Amino acid sequence: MASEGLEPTPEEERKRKDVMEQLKQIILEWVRKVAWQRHLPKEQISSITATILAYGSYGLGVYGSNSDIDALCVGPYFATLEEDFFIVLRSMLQSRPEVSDIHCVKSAKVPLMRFKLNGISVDFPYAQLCASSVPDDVDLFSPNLAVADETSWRSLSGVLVNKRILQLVPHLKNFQSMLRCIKLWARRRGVYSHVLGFFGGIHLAILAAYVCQRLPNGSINALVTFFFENFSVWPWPKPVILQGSSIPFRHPDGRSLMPIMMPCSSQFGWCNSNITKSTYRKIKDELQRGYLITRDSGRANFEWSCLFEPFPYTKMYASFVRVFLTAPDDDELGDWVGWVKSRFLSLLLKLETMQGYCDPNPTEYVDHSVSDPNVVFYWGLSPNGSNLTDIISVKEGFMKSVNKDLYSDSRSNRCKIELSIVDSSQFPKSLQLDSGASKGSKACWRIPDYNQQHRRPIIYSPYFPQYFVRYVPERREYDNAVG
Ligand SMILES: Nc1ncnc2c1ncn2[C@@H]1O[C@H](COP(=O)(O)OP(=O)(O)OP(=O)(O)O)[C@@H](O)[C@H]1O
Ligand SMILES: [Mg+2]
Ligand SMILES: [Mg+2]
Repeated sequence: MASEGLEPTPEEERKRKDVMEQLKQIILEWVRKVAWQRHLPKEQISSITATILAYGSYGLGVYGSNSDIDALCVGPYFATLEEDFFIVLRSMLQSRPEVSDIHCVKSAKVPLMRFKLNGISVDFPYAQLCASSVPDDVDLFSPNLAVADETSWRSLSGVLVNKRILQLVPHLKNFQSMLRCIKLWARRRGVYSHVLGFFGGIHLAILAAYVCQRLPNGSINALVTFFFENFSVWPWPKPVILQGSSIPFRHPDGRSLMPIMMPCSSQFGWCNSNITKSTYRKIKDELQRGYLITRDSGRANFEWSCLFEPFPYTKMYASFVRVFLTAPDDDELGDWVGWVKSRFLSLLLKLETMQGYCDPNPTEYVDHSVSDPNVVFYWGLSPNGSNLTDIISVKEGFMKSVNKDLYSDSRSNRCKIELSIVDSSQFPKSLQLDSGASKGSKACWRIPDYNQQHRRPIIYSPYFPQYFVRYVPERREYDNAVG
């Protein structure tokens, strides 16, 4: 775990604590300013507080050195989301030199601000309580908790679910270490990405907590081994439910291929998931592979490293869908990639219908032979699928869906998307190697760092790039040929 950099250094920990502390000061200043603007009595204003609560991987204590911070801002009845949070607080943040790259994501189910504070990426949603002040030790599980609206409930759910998971696991340190390992496995094997139909952090956290409950005294090795033993034969769609969860009124919707239950009140029910037929198959295959490897984990000379070997995409697939995105600067590229990714599921479903199978590699690559800031995706296609002509029609449909709701016309002029098919038989033979094998060649492809949140899988960088390096010119010609 140490050699993979899975645990943050004391310096990184301190940096994050400082960020939380600074944020706390900013929102105290903010809530008092809003109280003043609302003409609340002067003698009350100085005692009014709002608070921030960590959730996500930071709240669970499983963040890595490049992880973002997920922090919920909880404010009183007079501080609104639309005006006070997205306008007043945003402009306060904007005026501070330590804050950069602020984006407001207003239309999401959980609306939030995303920014960097001292270089660390922060996801910052808001929940409004029907209270005149919100103390740091606010009891979110209190039956008397009055929440302003449905959006605030949704925003609170991340914190509630996290707190409940932490209450339900028998041995916190083991749970954290084991979850770090499982997340590394999922990233390396290409099954960690909620938007692309794989697991998200919350799904893996609940699966890990389930295993910890079954083996309360298990070592980390035993827990990881049991994870694969258990979930490789799990009779999906039987739902995964933690012991001690409050059972929801609703059953899983029947469409969910791998239902995982939130361990909280029935209100939150089931973990959202985008798992499709293809991603279901890939996840099952990877769990099975994990089981076959780890069943020998008791042997003296057992090597854990093979569990975490990167998925060998070029060995596995005959051709790839290549999605190439460019923008004039890094900031706009971050937004552009986020926008296109929010449309990816429809592309995946179409490809799946036509090809039978598609494996959307979540890793984002950068083509350094292109001068504009860019991100490239390569999705594996099944060799038995339909021919390429059919896929070109998919391209047209996807372009329409990307351009349709584009919220700014000028953006479609500045930001570009290319979709093409790359046939792996056209890769130079010498480069058709297992992803870890060709060490030392010059890496022209690497993971982008336009947004710290996407920087996490930097661990992939030594592995994937090489066989695309010298392929660039051939691929261009090929792209032109297939349009
Ligand atoms: N599909 C989902 N359903 C329910 N809650 C979700 C979902 N996706 C995210 N969340 C909430 O948002 C939190 C933060 O999500 P995020 O994607 O940042 O994952 P994370 O657990 O922090 O892992 P990472 O280390 O990758 O950031 C989750 O812990 C969860 O509470
Ligand atoms: Mg996170
Ligand atoms: Mg986040």
